Amino acid sequence: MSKPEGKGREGGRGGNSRMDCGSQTGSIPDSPRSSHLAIDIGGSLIKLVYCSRGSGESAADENCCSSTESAKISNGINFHSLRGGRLHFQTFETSKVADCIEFIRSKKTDFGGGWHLEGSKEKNVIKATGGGAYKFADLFKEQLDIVLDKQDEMDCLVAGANFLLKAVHHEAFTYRDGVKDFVQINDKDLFPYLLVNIGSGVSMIKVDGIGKFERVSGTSVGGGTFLGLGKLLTQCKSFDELLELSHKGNNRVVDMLVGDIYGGNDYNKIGLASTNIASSFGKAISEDKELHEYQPEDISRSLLRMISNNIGQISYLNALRYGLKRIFFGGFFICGHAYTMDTISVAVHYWSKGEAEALFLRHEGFLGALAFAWVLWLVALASTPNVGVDDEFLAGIRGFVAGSSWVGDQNCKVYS
Ligand SMILES: Nc1ncnc2c1ncn2[C@@H]1O[C@H](COP(=O)(O)OP(=O)(O)OP(=O)(O)O)[C@@H](O)[C@H]1O
Ligand SMILES: CC(C)(CO)[C@@H](O)C(=O)NCCC(=O)O
Repeated sequence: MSKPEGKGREGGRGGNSRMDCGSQTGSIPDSPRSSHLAIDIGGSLIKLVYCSRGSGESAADENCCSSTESAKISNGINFHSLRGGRLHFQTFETSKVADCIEFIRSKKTDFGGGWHLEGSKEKNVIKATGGGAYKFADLFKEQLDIVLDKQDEMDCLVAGANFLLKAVHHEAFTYRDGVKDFVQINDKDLFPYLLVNIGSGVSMIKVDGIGKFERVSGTSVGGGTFLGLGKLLTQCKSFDELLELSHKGNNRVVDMLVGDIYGGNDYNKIGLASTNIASSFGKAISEDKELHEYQPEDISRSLLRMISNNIGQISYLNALRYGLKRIFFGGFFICGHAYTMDTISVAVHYWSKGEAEALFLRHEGFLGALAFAWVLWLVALASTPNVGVDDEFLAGIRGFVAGSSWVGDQNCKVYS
């Protein structure tokens, strides 16, 4: 496996800081006028991506994107110059679908009209992906009179990843020891790659080209496991609380190390240092300590490490199995969290003996919803002709545009 090319370094945030995900979860902000909306309803989170008619340049007063994140997006694909159009990101917990419905209702009211699928007579249709597009179809119809136009989840994940990797400057980065290194992928040399989406569960997808992919593996031990098991074991109430707790923890209090088994020694013959984890949570089998003496912060840290490490290992094995030189990690489980990314990176590095590197995506959690943003990128292309693109990709975008949904005054619309 080769090292990624064209790196640019950004001062990383050390320790356990959580980088800006560029979104808000839960709270319902004031809504700018929305003109294009797409939704990804997963097992844990609902992701909304929408385009609005921004009036000013600053996004700080807008919902969803922080000013920094919005500026970064605009650096990449000039969304701010899209004839006043602006791309927004918003998340809700899936268990609070009612909040999401309220948010969409507020936008619908803004327009006093509704949504319609371009090229069809059908009214009030929005593109939707994820399992919730099926689960909540009736609810959306009853509450909002909206028909969810269901799109396959894997199709959308891949389309979103391709869109980001082809169109957005500095989308992918490596992360080691608190340092984030941006990797500019050569547009002509993107495929094939392994896409690992860490949501509630984990999907591993071999991507061979635009619209060409195969889901080669997956694991049910993912973000939902971290949150669910974490809640059970620590009494934490939320993902943020659990992550915060993990910052203070020490996994070695809970994990059984090689040194614990080998009397403090390395097991050199098979390349294991005394500090390597021999068995995650293995210390808890000992009767030297009462179970209630194990601290929630150590449990949270150990759980996060176990799950991240396991995903990194399985991902690398799949990359090896299919001879893929790049592994991109997405999904909201990562959430720009330093320890999570470090653990995944170390796992990929360790199991590949330094041959492979984990790559992360800046818009990690929005791959599915961003599949629908291709059309916005088409607009960007009009104003930024130097963005790398090939004919096949453009053809894909045009195909997508033909079936895109729009709302409002068509501010973002660029085709007739
Ligand atoms: N605020 C949050 N609330 C709940 N989970 C969060 C939050 N932030 C990050 N997460 C993590 O992100 C995971 C969900 O990620 P994501 O939204 O990518 O998946 P999903 O689409 O809900 O799941 P799936 O694709 O498996 O249906 C959660 O399981 C949790 O580990
Ligand atoms: C079921 C999905 C695809 C829903 O997003 C996801 O949660 C997942 O990939 N779970 C892992 C399932 C498995 O491959 O064992």
